[in-house]
Amino acid sequence: MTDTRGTETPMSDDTSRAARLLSEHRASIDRLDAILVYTLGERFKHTQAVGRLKAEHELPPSDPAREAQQIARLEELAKEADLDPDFAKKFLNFIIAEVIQHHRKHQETGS
Ligand SMILES: O=C(O)C(=O)C[C@]1(C(=O)O)C=C[C@@H](O)C=C1
Repeated sequence: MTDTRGTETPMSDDTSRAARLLSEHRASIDRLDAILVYTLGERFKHTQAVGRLKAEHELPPSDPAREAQQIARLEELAKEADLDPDFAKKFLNFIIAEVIQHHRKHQETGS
């Protein structure tokens, strides 16, 4: 293992156990990050289709009533999943804001 100055130091059993645990957690984090990215990619495919539909039918880019339902549902899911509901709300709002920008572009370009 390397210390804070990057010097190689011999590992105690405790340190090598910690290093193994750290690398196992990081492997899980990498797998979960990949799931998040692929899941977001799938979500954006659907929202791009929704954006085209909305542009074709001259529907408004945002639907605040639908968003309120989504936020309420996600807050409940977050509680069940031991995730901070405020964080879940901020995360969904962040994604939806991006989707609304995409919808606006569909309407500007008419496609
Ligand atoms: O469901 C819609 O109408 C969408 O445009 C999708 C979506 C979303 O990303 O979930 C985005 C904008 C709306 O305000 C509500 C929801």
